[in-house]
Amino acid sequence: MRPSRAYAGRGMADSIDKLQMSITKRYGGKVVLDQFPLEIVGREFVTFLGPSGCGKSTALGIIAGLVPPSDGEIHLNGRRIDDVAPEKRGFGMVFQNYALFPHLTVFGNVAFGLSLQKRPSAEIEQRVRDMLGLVRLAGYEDRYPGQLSGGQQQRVAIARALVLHPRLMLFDEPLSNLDAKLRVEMRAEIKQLHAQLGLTSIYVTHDQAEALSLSDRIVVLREGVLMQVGTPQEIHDRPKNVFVADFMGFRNFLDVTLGKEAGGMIEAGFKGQILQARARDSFRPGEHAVLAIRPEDVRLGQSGDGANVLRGKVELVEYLGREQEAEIALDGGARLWVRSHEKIVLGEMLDLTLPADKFVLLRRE
Ligand SMILES: Nc1ncnc2c1ncn2[C@@H]1O[C@H](COP(=O)(O)OP(=O)(O)OP(=O)(O)O)[C@@H](O)[C@H]1O
Repeated sequence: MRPSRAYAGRGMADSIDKLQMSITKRYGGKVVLDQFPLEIVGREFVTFLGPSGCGKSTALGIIAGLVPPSDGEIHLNGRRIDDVAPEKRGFGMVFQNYALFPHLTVFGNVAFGLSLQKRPSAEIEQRVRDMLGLVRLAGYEDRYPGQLSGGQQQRVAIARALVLHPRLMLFDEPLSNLDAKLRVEMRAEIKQLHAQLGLTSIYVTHDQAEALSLSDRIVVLREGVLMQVGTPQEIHDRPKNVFVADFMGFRNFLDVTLGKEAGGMIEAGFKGQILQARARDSFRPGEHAVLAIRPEDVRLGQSGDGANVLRGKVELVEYLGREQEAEIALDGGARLWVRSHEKIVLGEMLDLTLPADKFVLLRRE
């Protein structure tokens, strides 16, 4: 891909080769990041994903140099940087609340860092205008932040960071204050800028759809502990534990006792029935485990050879537009969520098929 004009003369962004770290953060006696390990290579888009309070903003703040780590080190291209001042790290940062200077125009906000660097005014003029063109704000130079929508303010904040050719871009929930439609549009713009400018980006979010759509790799955190690192597809299809599965939209968790294994399949006893699931290494017969399955993977009716069929009564129907999601009270007492394009009627009895290859076999926690 050709470098954008906004980066003309410098080629692509001064991207990093590798960022490595292992950091611990304590507030008082409380550990909020526990030896959080991470390795990022140049041009990667990595997302920190997790619920509120899991430590993702703290991790980003430590990388930025805004929060001192309690223990551990950060290395950039083999050089230690956790003792380097934030402004000397050459990172760009975009925050949830935009953090623009209200008394400066759009031009003034984007030009601010270049002015501090005492770049020649003709260069500043050119770089700011090119960058505003890139974030689709050409013509807004003389407006003040208070005269812009939230989405436009966030574009200014992104331009302000990018104009300095950051080695690493850090995004802290940048779309959280925007409405749903704008979030989807802006996440596409961020992804495009990342690719177009050859950036290396770390992005913090609690929104799994955002993480899936943006990332090369997703880092899932829970209470300061790393739960799983993987590509969006790995995290979505093969969560490693109940926490990640739950966070990624698996809504059904069946407590089972594993039985015998044959031909790559393992038997799973559930409420007096035997289900079949794809076997996984390190699970043994007799072990208590969890079978997770997404509502959209549960099928209405009996299909195939009649295996893995559960029966129950529709207790609740949620209308989702094209589909419905229904909660089914199973004969054995458990509950199951199913999502379907077909009409589901409250109170009716249904057979549900749980395809063996859609189960994810997990340890009970
Ligand atoms: N300055 C501070 N002093 C004490 N505790 C703090 C401080 N900053 C953060 N914490 C605690 O550290 C933990 C992690 O906070 P952090 O803001 O990193 O989480 P987060 O995952 O980014 O959450 P959110 O999405 O709500 O911002 C939380 O329990 C929080 O209360």
